[in-house]
Amino acid sequence: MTSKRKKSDGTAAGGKKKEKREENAEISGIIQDADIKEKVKEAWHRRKPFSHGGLVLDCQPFPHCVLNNFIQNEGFLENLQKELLALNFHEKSNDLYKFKQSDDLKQRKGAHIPGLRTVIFDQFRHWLSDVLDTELEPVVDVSCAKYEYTDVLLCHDDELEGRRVAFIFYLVPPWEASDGGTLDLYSVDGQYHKDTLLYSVSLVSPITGWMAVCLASRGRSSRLWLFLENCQPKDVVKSLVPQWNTLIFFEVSPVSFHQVAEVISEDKCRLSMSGWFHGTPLERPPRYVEPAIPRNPHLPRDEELLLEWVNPVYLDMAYQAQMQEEFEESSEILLKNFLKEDKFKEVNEALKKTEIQWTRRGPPNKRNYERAELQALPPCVSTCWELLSSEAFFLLLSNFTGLKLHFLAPGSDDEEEEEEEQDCAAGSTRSLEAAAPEQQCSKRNERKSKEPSTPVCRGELRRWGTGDYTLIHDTDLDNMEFALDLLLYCGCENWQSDLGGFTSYIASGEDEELLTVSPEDNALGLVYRDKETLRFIKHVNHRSSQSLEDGPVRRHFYDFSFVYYE
Ligand SMILES: O=C(O)CCC(=O)C(=O)O
Ligand SMILES: [Fe+2]
Repeated sequence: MTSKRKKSDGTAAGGKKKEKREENAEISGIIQDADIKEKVKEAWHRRKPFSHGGLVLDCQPFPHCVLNNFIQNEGFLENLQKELLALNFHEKSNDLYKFKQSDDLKQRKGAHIPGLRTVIFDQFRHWLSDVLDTELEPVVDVSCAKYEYTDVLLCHDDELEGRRVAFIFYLVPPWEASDGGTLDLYSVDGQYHKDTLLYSVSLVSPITGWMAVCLASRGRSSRLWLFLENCQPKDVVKSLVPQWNTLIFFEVSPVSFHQVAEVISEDKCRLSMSGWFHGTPLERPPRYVEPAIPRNPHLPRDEELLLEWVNPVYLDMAYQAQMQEEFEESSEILLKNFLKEDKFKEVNEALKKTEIQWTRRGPPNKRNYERAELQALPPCVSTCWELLSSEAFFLLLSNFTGLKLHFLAPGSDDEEEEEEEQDCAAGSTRSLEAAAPEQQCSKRNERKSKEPSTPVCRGELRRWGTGDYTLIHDTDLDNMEFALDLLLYCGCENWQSDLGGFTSYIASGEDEELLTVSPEDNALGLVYRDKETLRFIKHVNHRSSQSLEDGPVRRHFYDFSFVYYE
């Protein structure tokens, strides 16, 4: 400590100028106790619970440990908190999260940040390395996060390049579960069991169940994996309330699914320093790929249905030609007041009826929303569904977009191809594409060379309320091809984008937003996308269920979400 003290002229004892005097943090006595370390180690390897003083180890749903009073000197912590709050924070927002993150803390100077870094990545890392009986590299991987009202980090497993153990150190005011912001741990489908050598998921589902046995050698130990299910997250089975001066750590593994629940408190700030210890990662089973969603050709319904349901403005041929031109330019169009007013009202009312059976769709690392069971829809909702699936509608969409969604639609004759080639030469765009124009043209050529196929669609009627979302994931084959997305919204009175629920289109591998479609009553959105363009629906936050004068309300909006393929 003395060697780090500055002289009164602001020069460090060694004569080197320092910005600020570095202070040492003293780690909890429990971590310094060799006897307890042995007990924790034994419990960890046997996957048994253990607790002593402020240390609680639990292995359900996956191994994690809570260490209260991690730092002994209180004065240090208050100053650390001040130092952290004075950092530059950046608003981070994408499909998975919304929170504020500091600049990188790896090299950060200051009086207290380096002190905590040293404790975590030196003293504590050695302790942890002994407990887990594995080498943890001295790589420093840490940042500071601030979660405030409506901030959230949705379900994920933390698996990334060499991460072995995740840790979070909390500097929060007195916190209750009702403030939100809990660290929630998920169970997985099937039971996960591991002793020193074995991963075993022991439930077999007759449909999705499968088995793989993998013998892998890793250093001294060999591991046997036996997994009979898909290792997908299921339910939150444990919620840890953040507490001042508490460090939580858990093993990063194929089943370490967790989330930071949305912060509900309007005035508290959930401040934390978090990061990872790196080491040889645990082997992971092949990623689970969901079965493809069935697609269907159009239903044999003629234009009677269009005349009955669609705002006549959109049936005017001259107007359709104009729309098509616009669509070919931008690959997207929003058609307001799409349904006839009386039809829209009827559907809007019917959707709020309880007779519709809504089923929640997961898994939570991919999506969380409700979908209507089609068997018991009110008649007008059912007819609206038929409209969007009808032959006449496929042809209408062809007219709106220039896509060949019906055999009567132009698109594959020589003239069209010639035109397309000219377009390619001129570099014009026809789909909402993330790729460069040259690549877009080669993709189009790729499509043209395919056999003519029957246009198909798939659809869902969805209900969106507080806590709902979809996430982008790398096994989402259904969203990685040329397709026309349709969204028709209901029940969105006064819905604003700060509630979430909007559809965001992004270029694969980037956070940059290409387009946002916001819920708006009776608006029909059409977007043509390519395989590099991904979409998600932003987490619907707690603002959507704020109390009104006459009591709390849980608001919902609805959408018919269809995807059409040429
Ligand atoms: O802050 C927490 O409790 C967890 C943070 C987390 O999961 C992460 O940053 O990956
Ligand atoms: Fe995480």
